[in-house]
Amino acid sequence: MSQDSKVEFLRSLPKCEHHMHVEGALTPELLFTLAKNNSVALPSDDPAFASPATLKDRYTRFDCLDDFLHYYYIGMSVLITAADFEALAWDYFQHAAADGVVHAEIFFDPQAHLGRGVRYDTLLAGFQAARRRAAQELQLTSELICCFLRHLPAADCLSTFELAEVQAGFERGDVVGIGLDSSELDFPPELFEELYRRAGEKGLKLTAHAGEEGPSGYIETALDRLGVSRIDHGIRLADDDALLDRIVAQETMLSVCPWSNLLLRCTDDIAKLPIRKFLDKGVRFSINSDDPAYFGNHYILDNYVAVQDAFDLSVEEWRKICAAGIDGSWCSAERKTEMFRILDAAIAKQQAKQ
Ligand SMILES: Nc1ncnc2[nH]cnc12
Ligand SMILES: [Zn+2]
Repeated sequence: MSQDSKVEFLRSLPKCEHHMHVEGALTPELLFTLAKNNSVALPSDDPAFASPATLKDRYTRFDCLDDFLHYYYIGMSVLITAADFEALAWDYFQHAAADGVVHAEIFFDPQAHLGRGVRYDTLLAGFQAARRRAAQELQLTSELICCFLRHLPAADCLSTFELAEVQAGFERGDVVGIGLDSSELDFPPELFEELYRRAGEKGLKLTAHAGEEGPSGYIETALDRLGVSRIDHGIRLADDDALLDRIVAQETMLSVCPWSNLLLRCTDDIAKLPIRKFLDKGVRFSINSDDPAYFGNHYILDNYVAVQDAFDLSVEEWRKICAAGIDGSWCSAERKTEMFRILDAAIAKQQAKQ
């Protein structure tokens, strides 16, 4: 297959994105524009903030998750109004639609905004406007996943959960589930048991980052103590065959992010990620962009292409990956049926060419 026809085939696949932090879609250009519009001062003691170009250059040299998170939290400090959040999400949805995304479940980090005086209902209003527009103009359906920052005390996460409930009740259905992100290593899942119990009681879906930099044991405790039905990243699952068998039996889906893993030094080569092992053993996973504006502007299609370049997958294997993504999505059965129809048409078209 030529490079062009490979990209064309991968673009044609109906993709579900399950792991994309909307604040991670903030490009250096939009960051500088919003900083100016909102009179937000950027750090003057860090030469990376001299211009969008110097910032972009700094983003190529992250040495670990925490190094990235430092820039990620400074970056999002320019987001103030509902229109800012709408512009951010709309920018992502346009990229996603161009890459063949048909359904996106996007993370947002309320604690990082509330601490700066931005109200929860302000950011939600911006996201909802962008979601409506994406559904109407791009035929792209979406859900929101409210993420909690694990480097903050569990009590702060609980009070944020309660505040979100007051400002925009979960029963309204604006938010489909909760997640857990930020620094992983010193913050094991069990610290957040109470938060997950409360969210589960409200009928919210549950997921958590686990096994990105942290050990496979964090994946196990996210399952056992938090009751998650999905694992974000989860690449360290490859270190524990018994746990891997359990994940296969339970049909837990992982949301894998190849370019993120490479640029945050969780692997030194995308070809060393356990994609082949996961496929051969029957682990369900989707392929995602994580924080595309921070990771070389690699949106979801770039991640699909990187996996194809590294593992030379067959058309049938791509069908399996996309089908797992559709099955694992938190959307209606009707929407899944529509997405399977698009998938089958894309696969049949590719098979007819071969
Ligand atoms: N890859 C990642 N891991 C943990 N927290 C994050 N927040 C944004 N991206 C993240
Ligand atoms: Zn993430």
